[in-house]
Amino acid sequence: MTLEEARKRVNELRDLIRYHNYRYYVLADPEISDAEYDRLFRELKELEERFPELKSPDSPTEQVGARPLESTFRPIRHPTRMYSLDNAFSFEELKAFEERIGRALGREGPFAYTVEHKVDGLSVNLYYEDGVLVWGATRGDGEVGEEVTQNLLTIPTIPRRLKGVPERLEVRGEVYMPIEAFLRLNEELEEKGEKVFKNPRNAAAGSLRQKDPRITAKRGLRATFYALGLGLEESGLQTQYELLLWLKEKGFPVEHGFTRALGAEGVEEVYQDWLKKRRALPFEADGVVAKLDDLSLWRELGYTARAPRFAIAYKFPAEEKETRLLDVVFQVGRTGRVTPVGILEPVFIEGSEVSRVTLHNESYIEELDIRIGDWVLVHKAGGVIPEVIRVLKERRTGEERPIVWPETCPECGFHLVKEGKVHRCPNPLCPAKRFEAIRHYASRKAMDIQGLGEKLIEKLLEKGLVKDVADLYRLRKEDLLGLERMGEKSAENLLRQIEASKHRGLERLLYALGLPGVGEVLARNLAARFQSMDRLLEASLEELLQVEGVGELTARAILETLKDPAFRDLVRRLKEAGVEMEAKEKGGEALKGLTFVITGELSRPREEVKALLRRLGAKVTDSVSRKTSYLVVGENPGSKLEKARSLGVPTLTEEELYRLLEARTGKKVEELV
Ligand SMILES: NC(=O)c1ccc[n+]([C@@H]2O[C@H](COP(=O)([O-])OP(=O)(O)OC[C@H]3O[C@@H](n4cnc5c(N)ncnc54)[C@H](O)[C@@H]3O)[C@@H](O)[C@H]2O)c1
Ligand SMILES: [Zn+2]
Repeated sequence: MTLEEARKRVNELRDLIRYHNYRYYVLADPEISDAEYDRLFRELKELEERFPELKSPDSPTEQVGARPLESTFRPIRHPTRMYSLDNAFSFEELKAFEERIGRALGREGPFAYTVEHKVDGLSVNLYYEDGVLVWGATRGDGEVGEEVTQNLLTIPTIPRRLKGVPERLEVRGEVYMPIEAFLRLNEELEEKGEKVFKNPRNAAAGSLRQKDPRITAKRGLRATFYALGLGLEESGLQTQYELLLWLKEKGFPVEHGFTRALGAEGVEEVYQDWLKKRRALPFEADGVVAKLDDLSLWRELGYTARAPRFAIAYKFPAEEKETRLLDVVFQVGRTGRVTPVGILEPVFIEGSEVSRVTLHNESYIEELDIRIGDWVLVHKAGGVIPEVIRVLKERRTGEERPIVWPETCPECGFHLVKEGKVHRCPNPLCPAKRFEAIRHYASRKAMDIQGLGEKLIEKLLEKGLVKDVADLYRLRKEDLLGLERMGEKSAENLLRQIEASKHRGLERLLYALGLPGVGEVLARNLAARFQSMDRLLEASLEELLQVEGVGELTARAILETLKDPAFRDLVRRLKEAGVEMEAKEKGGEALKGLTFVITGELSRPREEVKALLRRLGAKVTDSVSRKTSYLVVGENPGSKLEKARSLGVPTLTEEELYRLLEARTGKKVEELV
């Protein structure tokens, strides 16, 4: 490549990257995948290395994010600069990073690191003066961000006041949307026929940058913190590991997981381990971040224009494959909503075959402009959910066919109704609704009726043996033996499973019944708040809105279902069949509003007591402050006791604590744990 050719490509790349930065950072609506973006970025970086004369301070490789748009929010200058991170995509690159450090420090590795999850959200900066939160802002271009204090304050775990911290303090972290909240939000948007978010990061960015904080509040955002700006020197902290513990102690949520590792090899081990466990995380992580543990080395190494030299983001693989959309089938869900599902020519992505992909709703199809026969680029969002990134329009032949919505329900033939962009089967007895309802009810996280698979459900419906989930409890062995391939043993097994499902508790039942918008977490919150089905059936809109995670839309939809005579009848029949309608986790929110700290040894494991207090709605923290309601004092208490005394925080012995619990819940501690 000649210099001239390189110059041309460099300019092209810079233009492209600036455009995608704008879509991503400013509009929170990217057109290409992160992996594609990373490839462009990398190509540019490599060209600039090869042709240093093309380097320029206004290249995206020398910049952080993008300068925010004027007029939406108040611009705010960060007292100290915020940075991005350099990436590594392989163990080799990780080793190269460690060698670079070694050279810069004139010292041999291996070095000690703190390794953290790289949470895929957006970074924010909180500014405190004399321990009082003054403002919070997005990173923006690292120098100037957007002030989003009111929106940040809708995240309940962000502390407003701090004790014992440097006079001027910047605390940095990530605002993110948990995967469950993300799926729920998209489901709501799908239901309304609106545009869905492509991934949790964009959903988080879109939600934090709402003009109306009340909307932000309903989106279930969370935050986790990992760095200090101003105040780092004064804090006297020596290592990143200590820093994270310090943040925790000061009351900041540190939810992203962290551990220590030695050398690139050690980091690699953590990386491989976390990669395996990635799916179990409640948030989307796009890699791990390794930071030199020793903060004094940070000062020696410093920063490039874009990123610190002492840290690296080691990204998880993000495979993308090209394949074809062979067909679109239409599925009717439990609510009667028709969802288009793309049938793909099967491809192997990150360890499993992908052959189906949701196309959400009409808005989504219009926006993607996807047609049957199209070549598409597919990946797994967060390593889990198959998703079309883009249609490869340049490969169209003219043979592609537009997707046509059916006029009638593919399951029952009823004429579909269209509400805005949503197609719905209005037939209350539509078998799809029944099939889906039973399948969901029996699924593992719901009532966990093993052996009641899809085939069997179909047969039971076909033979008219069940019409809804309550009928499951009326099945007799004779009924089952009449079905093909059902032996004595499996029939008995199934009946035993069905019997066992009666005792899963209200939490699982609420999830199993598929109340609108109610996933596992909401089901648990509802059960904790109302304790019994009877109480829930009487709930008012206001009461529902008080439940954590319930927004206006969900509350109204739940209420409508609760009042629905068909739903009430179903509940009545389940109850008659002996299905438990009480919460397993007893006590509800008996301790809501109280904050506990524990010191010394208790007769029960401390973790058990903490978990119990939390379940009852209390907060349990590690350090005593004026906000502490009670310090629980066990054997051999530590310095927290003196602190409590000096602040006038009341103390409880273990016994007194249990008496308080009994008074508030009407139950003895043995019944509660
Ligand atoms: N698809 C697109 O069009 C598009 C456009 C622009 C950027 N992007 C994506 O964004 C990336 C660049 O964005 P970026 O500059 O915001 O940086 P980044 O996401 O690559 O990494 C830096 C950021 O990681 C975050 N982070 C999460 N956990 C952290 C932890 N434990 N410690 C420290 N930091 C942590 C911080 O917010 C930090 O600013 C690209 O690599 C690409 O993946 C995509
Ligand atoms: Zn139908």
